[in-house]
Amino acid sequence: MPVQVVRLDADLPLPAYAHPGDAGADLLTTVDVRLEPGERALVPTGIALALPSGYVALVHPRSGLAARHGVSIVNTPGTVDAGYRGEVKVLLVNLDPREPVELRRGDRVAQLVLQRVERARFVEVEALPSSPRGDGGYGSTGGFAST
Ligand SMILES: O=c1ccn([C@H]2C[C@H](O)[C@@H](COP(=O)(O)OP(=O)(O)OP(=O)(O)O)O2)c(=O)[nH]1
Ligand SMILES: [Mg+2]
Repeated sequence: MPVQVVRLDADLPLPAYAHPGDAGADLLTTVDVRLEPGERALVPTGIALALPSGYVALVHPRSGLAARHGVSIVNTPGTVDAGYRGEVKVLLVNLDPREPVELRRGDRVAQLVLQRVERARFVEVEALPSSPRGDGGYGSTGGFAST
């Protein structure tokens, strides 16, 4: 599916899928970032999109950064609305309790997953139809073996 993209930073490449079949296209940071343990930063990616109506782009963390450095995204997954025309940004956080992390301009810091979305027409009712789960949640089916 074609998606119109403007490069706000002409020296950096467009988002790209690393392999055929990948769901996520990698997003780059346009700036150097140093995150102390527990610190967060809103990082620019140098792109703006015009998603087709009926789609959303979700900003997901990269598992490699998470596993190696404890870097995740505060609002994961970030929601890029179809009507948003501003720069896509990533709210990175360093969850490592001890080590700072340094990311360089051009590093792949997140991945963008496009999905089709439905919009609800919310219909108010007095009572909901029953279901096998009912209002059970938050561990109602049990937890780990020890709990
Ligand atoms: O990780 C993200 C999340 C959001 N956005 C942009 C696109 C999105 O369409 C807009 C608003 O995001 P969201 O709705 O999550 O934020 P909000 O706090 O509800 O702000 P608003 O009142 O502008 O909707 O910010 C990003 O670039 N990256
Ligand atoms: Mg919003």
